Amino acid sequence: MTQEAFQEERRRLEEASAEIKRQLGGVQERYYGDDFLEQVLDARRAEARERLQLLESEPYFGRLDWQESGAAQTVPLYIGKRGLSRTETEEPYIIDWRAPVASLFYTFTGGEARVSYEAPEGTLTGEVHLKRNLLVRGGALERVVDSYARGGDNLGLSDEFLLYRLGERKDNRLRDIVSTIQAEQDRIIRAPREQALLIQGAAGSGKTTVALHRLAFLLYQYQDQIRAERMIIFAPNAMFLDYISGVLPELGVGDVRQTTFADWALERLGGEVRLLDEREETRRWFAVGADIEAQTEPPGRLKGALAFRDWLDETLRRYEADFLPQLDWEAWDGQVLPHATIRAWFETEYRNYPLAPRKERLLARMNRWLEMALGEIGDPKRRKASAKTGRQRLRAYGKKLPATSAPLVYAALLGGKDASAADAAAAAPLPEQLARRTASDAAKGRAQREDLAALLWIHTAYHGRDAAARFDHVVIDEAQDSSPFEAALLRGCMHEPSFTILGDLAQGIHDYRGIRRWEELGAALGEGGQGYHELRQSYRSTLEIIEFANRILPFTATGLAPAQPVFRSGEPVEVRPVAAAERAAWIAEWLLASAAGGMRTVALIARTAERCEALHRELAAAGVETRLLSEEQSAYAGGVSVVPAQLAKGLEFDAVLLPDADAVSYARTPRDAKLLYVACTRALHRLTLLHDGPVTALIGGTGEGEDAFAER
Ligand SMILES: Nc1ncnc2c1ncn2[C@@H]1O[C@H](COP(=O)(O)OP(=O)(O)OP(=O)(O)O)[C@@H](O)[C@H]1O
Repeated sequence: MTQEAFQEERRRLEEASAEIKRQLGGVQERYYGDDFLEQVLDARRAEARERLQLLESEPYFGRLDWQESGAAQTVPLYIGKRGLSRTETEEPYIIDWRAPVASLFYTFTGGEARVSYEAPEGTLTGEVHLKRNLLVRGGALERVVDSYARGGDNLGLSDEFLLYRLGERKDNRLRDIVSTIQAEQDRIIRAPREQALLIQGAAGSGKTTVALHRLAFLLYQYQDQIRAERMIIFAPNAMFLDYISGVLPELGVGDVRQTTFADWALERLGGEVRLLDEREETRRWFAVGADIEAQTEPPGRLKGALAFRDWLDETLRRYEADFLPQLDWEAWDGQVLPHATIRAWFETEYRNYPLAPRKERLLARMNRWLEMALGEIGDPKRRKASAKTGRQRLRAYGKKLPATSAPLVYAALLGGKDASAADAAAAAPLPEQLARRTASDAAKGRAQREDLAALLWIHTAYHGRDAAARFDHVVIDEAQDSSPFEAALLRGCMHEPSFTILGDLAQGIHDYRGIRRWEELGAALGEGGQGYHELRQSYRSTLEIIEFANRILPFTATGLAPAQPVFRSGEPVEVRPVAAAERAAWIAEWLLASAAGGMRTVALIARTAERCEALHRELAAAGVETRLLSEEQSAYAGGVSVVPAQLAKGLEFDAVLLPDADAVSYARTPRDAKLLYVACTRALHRLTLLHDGPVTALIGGTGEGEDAFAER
């Protein structure tokens, strides 16, 4: 980078800072009164203040010199996280990264003579003369990197800035990537809204990051059609949610709900259902040597299948058809409301209501009929006696009607005692014992996580949909853990399919309830546009770590292609035999060396929660302080963590050590391969594996490139 270019950018930055300061001065006024119009203006000023303050410390990150076809002039476009226009002329001064023209900054790779982008007025074509990355921090220019200069030597320049960003040490939060979004990521971020986008992405390919940027883009692009409050992100657990929580506010997006499917579903069920403690179950699934591969369709897969939903639909229809007792209702002797009338009210008049309000309306109507009949009795004594009997009998009639609360209906469908319900239960696509256990839990208002889709399906069918279950756009992250039934349920929460669904089958460690092929989710989303993308480039880890993890991939039996590293070379992966007795001392030293090497976030990732607890104790006894992460954790604080592989999924750390990479802890099975793959791909810069006894066969790879790691 020439000194001249740096000086030029410094001058431009001074000018930009002055402009921002000037505009900030104009929005300082605050209003605390009751006038509505003034309040609206005050809110606008607050919004502008927030935007300008952000721009003050980092006004832009890129410059693109653009000459539109037919135009005499080349215009330097400065691209930032927020847009800014000059107050007087309203001409754009800083371009929002989501604006159509900014897409050139991400898609232009240097080779093309003429390029084009889609603007609201149509396709615009032209030439790029310069593409420049600028790093401004705290208002000061730190770095200027040209990734393309027309007529210059552009070999290898495009990655320099990306590599610089990737090489930085991380703290405990996921960050935005607006300055280095890659072309394949940009295509997903800017893909049209009305479709279900399914994205299979290698570990570290930026899936979570891309999904969050896509939300910010959609809100900008379709601001008149969609609202942040009607967008939702589903992610696997509270700690992960905490980890990603900073990105959207950084991108200027508030009010998008980020939650787990379980929390959202339980809230919709309004306290009717309590979740059974899953810890025991989880421990069983992840126990060393657990033979889940043999069990082809575990309960979670059966209850998450579309076949189960279809059976529920069929059975719900029957439940509803048999809802009314086949009897006339006699309020008191001789005062009969014929069954045909009751039926007509229920099936014709109130037909447009879901079952629960329909039941309420029917009983209210019968009550009105009763009051009218009472009004016709002249003798007060007889009227009083009839009223008593009639009201009692109406209460009894109401009690005879079947339940409409989701868990009770679920229990009745799965464990029905009368003949037709028993037939239906027998036809359920669940083994009898499982159906009976589920029914008995549901009758007590208890459920497993895998029952939530069915419960919410019933709840929606019989109670209708509340406003918090209507969406303009849904993101499902780590979607390999979701079931087709869950996806179908969410599809029902919007008019047009508008999904961003991301995951990695190679990390499908919950495949006892999640999907095993993307087609399973595709089928659940039904008609309407669908797009499928694969992201293979991986940005998180060094070349050495990615190549090492790629050796595990074939053992996951997913048939996925290896991840492609960005050429960011670091230290070799270390695989080392260490006897149990020496482990704590060895790890203590490794931790010191990692801290000295500038690793800010460090994780010791063990196979199971029990192993983590034991390691945590072992290290504490040796005077080494670590933070034990468990299922209950809702915040990820950084520092040195001890974490089971299944909880580390989605997170990343500067340095990772696996204390138990032996052949027993990770056997040669797809499930163990997925766990090991998840654990290894969490590391950005340093990966170390310890084993006591023979090392796991899963890192043997395919026989090629055996020396890709250093066995010491
Ligand atoms: N274009 C990019 N520029 C800079 N950093 C990037 C880019 N894309 C991804 N990253 C970084 O790569 C890391 C991985 O991103 P992210 O966690 O979104 O990936 P993922 O595909 O969801 O990973 P996993 O499936 O392993 O959880 C993050 O540190 C992210 O900031």
